[in-house]
Amino acid sequence: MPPMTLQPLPRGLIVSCQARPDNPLHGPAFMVAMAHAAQGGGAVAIRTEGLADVAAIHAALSLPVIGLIKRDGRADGVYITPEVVDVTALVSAGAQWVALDATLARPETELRELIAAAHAAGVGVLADLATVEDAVRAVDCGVDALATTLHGYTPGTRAEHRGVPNLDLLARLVGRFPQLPVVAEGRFGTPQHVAAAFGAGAHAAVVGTAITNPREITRALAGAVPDSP
Ligand SMILES: CC(=O)N[C@H](C=O)[C@@H](O)[C@H](O)[C@H](O)COP(=O)(O)O
Repeated sequence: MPPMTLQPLPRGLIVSCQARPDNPLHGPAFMVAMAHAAQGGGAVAIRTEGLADVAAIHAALSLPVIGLIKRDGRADGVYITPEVVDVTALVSAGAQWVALDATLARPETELRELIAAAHAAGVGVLADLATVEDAVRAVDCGVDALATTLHGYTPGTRAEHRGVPNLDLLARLVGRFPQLPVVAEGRFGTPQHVAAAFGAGAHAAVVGTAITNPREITRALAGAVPDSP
């Protein structure tokens, strides 16, 4: 069972401030600035990746931080907060919640260990999911909130990636698990998307690329420029 001291997951817009090493905005200085901008715009929490960015944003802002660590290279394809040591390190860095891959790709015993480690450290687990079946097991294992993050990014759902939010999955999670906060995440990029998420019963919506990734925003806009005749 989660401890009584678990921080509630804030209700509202959560901004994902993440930049991989190949991104010109990689590093805590840029991510703290992004987080400040997000706070100024009304974000209720920040989702961020890596110990340096978690620690810097936690130190600079009053908003709660949902932390994760991305590490590639596992045979099962699990890359969002793969190991128990990642959970404990994120908590030490200041994360109030940890986000982790809770899809069926991850072995159940491992998922249970990660959840136990988070709860022992007093933080909640946001389960990044791709399907309702993922969620059924994740809830049975004791996660504290559900997110649609990984729909379109797993082998079983990659073919369903449409470049738009999956409101159907969101609504099905809300209907099936009324006892848990359900977070809309993944390709929510306009006010209309966010309104639709809350219309479908979301507790919170996480927006990343559309706010904090100028290279991708530029790519999309540049792609709309017609070729010269
Ligand atoms: C699939 C995956 O690895 N998602 C990551 C999860 O932390 C991030 O790269 C996304 O930016 C985040 O989920 C927000 O989504 P979007 O950037 O579409 O608003």
